[in-house]
Amino acid sequence: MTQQKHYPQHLDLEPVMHVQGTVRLPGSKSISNRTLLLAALAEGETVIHDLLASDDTMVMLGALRSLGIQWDEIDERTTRVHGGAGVLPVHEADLFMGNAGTAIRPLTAALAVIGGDYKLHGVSRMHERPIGDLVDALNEVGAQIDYTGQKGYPPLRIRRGHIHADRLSVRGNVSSQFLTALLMAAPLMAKDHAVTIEVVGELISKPYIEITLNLMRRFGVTVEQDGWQSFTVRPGQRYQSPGSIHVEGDASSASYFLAAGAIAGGPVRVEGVGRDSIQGDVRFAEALEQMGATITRGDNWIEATSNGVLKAIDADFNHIPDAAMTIAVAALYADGTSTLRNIASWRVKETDRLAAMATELRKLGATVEEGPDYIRVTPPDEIRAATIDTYDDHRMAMCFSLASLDGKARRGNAIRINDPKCVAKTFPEYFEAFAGIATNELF
Ligand SMILES: O=C(O)C1=C[C@@H](OP(=O)(O)O)[C@@H](O)[C@H](O)C1
Ligand SMILES: C=C(OP(=O)(O)O)C(=O)O
Repeated sequence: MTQQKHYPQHLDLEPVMHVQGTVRLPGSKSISNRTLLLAALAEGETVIHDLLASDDTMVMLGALRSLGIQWDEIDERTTRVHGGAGVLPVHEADLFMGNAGTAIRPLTAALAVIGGDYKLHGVSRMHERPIGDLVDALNEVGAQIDYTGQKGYPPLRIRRGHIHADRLSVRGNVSSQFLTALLMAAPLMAKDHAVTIEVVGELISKPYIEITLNLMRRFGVTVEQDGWQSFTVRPGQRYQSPGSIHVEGDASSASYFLAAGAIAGGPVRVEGVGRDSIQGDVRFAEALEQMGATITRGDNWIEATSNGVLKAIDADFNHIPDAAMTIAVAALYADGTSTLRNIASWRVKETDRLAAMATELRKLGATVEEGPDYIRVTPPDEIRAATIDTYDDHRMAMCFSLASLDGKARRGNAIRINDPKCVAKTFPEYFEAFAGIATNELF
């Protein structure tokens, strides 16, 4: 599926004076992994068009195969999943989850509810990413999930429990993926009674819940929603294959190209997401508009053009935590200090993104204030040559490529991106696509 790419240990990006062009986006990670799991749980065969081919989808596909779910590639852009109708043929498995939150969290809930003997583990960072709120919610209704390492974190051992759930409650302030996981597993618990999931306290990253509800609906299950507090699945609903389903382009991946267009000329157009998108991260384009860029949108594309220097921004980015990283780097090109607020979840993602972002922006000459849940960036007069560490975080590698733009870095001052292969988590071809919009040679 993903071809093994041979990346160098680092990439040197020479200053790029102008960007222009069109980028066809890879499939959305969030939609791909939800679709794969729903297709596996559904009755019937699902043909998936434009599934993302990356590390995160490989771990989901690998896990499904280990669980006895059959899938095959019809061609390079088409994958067919033979649904198990709520049954997983293999009852004992050891599953490697890499660093994919969209794989381990939904699978934990589904496996705990279906029952069996499963081990779930990942890369070392995965073992530092919290999962306790989800495990607590499931164990409270009779699941049997144990920690085999540190309490509250993977690795996990899931054994067959005795689940009886008409009400579950889950905290939503660390990750929305816990609620997503319970929602997707809820129809498996709602065989002869309704299941209500209550969110305790604040819920972050809300637009991702909308993606979950939208895809569940396409697989035949409707969820009754009472604001963001409570979600009910009525009994007797089963996942049914929609036949075929198309995966939109990834709106978070779109952010790098749109920001490039907003910083360094443009127009840069991304194809695969537009007005009709179900992904919250399309709202990244609104933040660029606030910063003064011109944005135009079609049903399935978005385009960004620069209007000179960007305006500084001060905004709440809780609804688009992933794309917000791109704003932090775009802030290098703004006319003053920008503040990104309400992004505490950055600390528990691929790395501590608040700390990593502050450290790397400072290397470029920016003045940065790192708060518990915010970051404040004052741009330098001139971007310094620097070697950027990426912390095995695809988004650190992708968003720091923008520091090579617009001649704000002196000619000859290369931006070195260490360990560029980490982009394979969601966008293995990222640097080729970035080179494709640069009007001078990149590397
Ligand atoms: O559900 C999803 O597809 C995602 C939810 C978000 O995580 P949090 O809910 O942990 O913020 C986001 O950062 C992640 O990349 C994908
Ligand atoms: C937070 C991210 O990933 P995950 O799905 O592993 O949570 C991300 O892609 O930025």
